[in-house]
Amino acid sequence: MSTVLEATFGPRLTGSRSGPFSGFIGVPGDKSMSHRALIFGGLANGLTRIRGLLEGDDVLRTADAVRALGAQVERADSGEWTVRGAEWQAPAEPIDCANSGTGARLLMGAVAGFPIDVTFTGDASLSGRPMERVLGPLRSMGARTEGSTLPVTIRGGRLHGMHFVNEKASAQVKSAILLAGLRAEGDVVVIEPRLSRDHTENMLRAFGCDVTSEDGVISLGERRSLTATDVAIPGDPSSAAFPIVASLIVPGSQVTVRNVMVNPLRAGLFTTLQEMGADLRFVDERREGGEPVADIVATASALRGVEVPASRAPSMIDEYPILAVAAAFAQGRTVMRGLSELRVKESDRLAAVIAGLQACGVDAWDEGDDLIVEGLGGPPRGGADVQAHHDHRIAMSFLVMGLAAQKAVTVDSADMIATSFPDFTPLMRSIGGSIQ
Ligand SMILES: O=C(O)C1=C[C@@H](OP(=O)(O)O)[C@@H](O)[C@H](O)C1
Ligand SMILES: C=C(OP(=O)(O)O)C(=O)O
Repeated sequence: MSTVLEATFGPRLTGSRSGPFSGFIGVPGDKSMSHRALIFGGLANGLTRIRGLLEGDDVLRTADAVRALGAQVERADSGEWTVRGAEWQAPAEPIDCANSGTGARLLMGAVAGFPIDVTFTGDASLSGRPMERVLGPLRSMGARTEGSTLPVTIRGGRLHGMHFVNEKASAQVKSAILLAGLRAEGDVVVIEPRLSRDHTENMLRAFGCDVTSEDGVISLGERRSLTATDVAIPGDPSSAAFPIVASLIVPGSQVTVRNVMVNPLRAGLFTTLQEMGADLRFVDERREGGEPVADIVATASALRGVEVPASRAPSMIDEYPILAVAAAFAQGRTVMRGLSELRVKESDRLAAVIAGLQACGVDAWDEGDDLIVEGLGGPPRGGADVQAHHDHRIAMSFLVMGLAAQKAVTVDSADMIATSFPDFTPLMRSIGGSIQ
């Protein structure tokens, strides 16, 4: 990671017992929607205006990629981004998606329908993540591909339709197929036994594309061209999760996180926390950018262990590390089922969470794809040096652990927090958190 980011975030950060937390905060724009707004804008006819774009490293890489593919992408001093779409051209250099699985996989789908060759690269973490889940379907649609992990080259061209069953409930795979399908001939249908986040479908409709979605069957219709539109991106629930859990586990806290996207296909963590006894209130529920939005008031609560069914995993896949921290403070055992996908994120998150919890004095283990955490009914010992494996969500989760545990917790690699939540440290400090 660059020395600039290390200077800003420090490779090592320590969270120390603090609070009670209080205040009214907003979190940056949703990462999933931010990638999509840039990519769809880059494909659309006309000028797309984006408010609330997440300016995290992952999304900035997608902005660079869309620009390198021929669209005009600009940021005004007001913070508004504009994208003027274009017929995509082969970029002069490989596209470097750095740490971002979403950027890489969605862009692979989007380029596949153009008669161009595009090579994708990434950092060490992304280069170890599986790409065949996207490349296989793209080949079935007629694209040619080289490599099964990065670097990967897509040789795009004339595509045909396909029916695909999304067994892994991966929104990235679904989105890659739908994006390739925009320029394919014939039916493009994705069948989802378990629903994955639907921002692609929602936003494609906002760009004027025909997409139907019924009982887990998503189909592109006749009209597949995109027309520029204005997109307002609400706050990212995956980022809101950190101040919310911090407020629940530190006695006397109450924090309001404003303007959080609460799409039910992203809200599994909130449902689970409520089942654990969390006092979470959703205030002023409304719609923004085509998505449901609310202000969330989190008040410190005595939590109890629960069983989280595998069927809920797609709606909270990025939130298990912070849920595992909450579970450590809860009374009794929490069992989280069906987490095989956690092994192929920015790190093996199942292994990283278990090692971090154990280092903090919490009993935690895996049984097959299930994660079990033995809650202590109060603050764990902490006092550990936790390896974050350059994974932003592991780093933020264990810093929250440090804010509430008996002794401080240090994470060894906090640099990657910049990929999804560049304001994490100042925001946590603004509600009373001690992070050095
Ligand atoms: O489509 C998206 O924006 C995302 C989908 C999820 O990945 P999978 O599609 O691999 O489940 C999630 O983990 C990622 O952070 C964002
Ligand atoms: C898994 C994540 O992102 P991506 O797949 O885009 O790298 C994440 O943000 O937790």
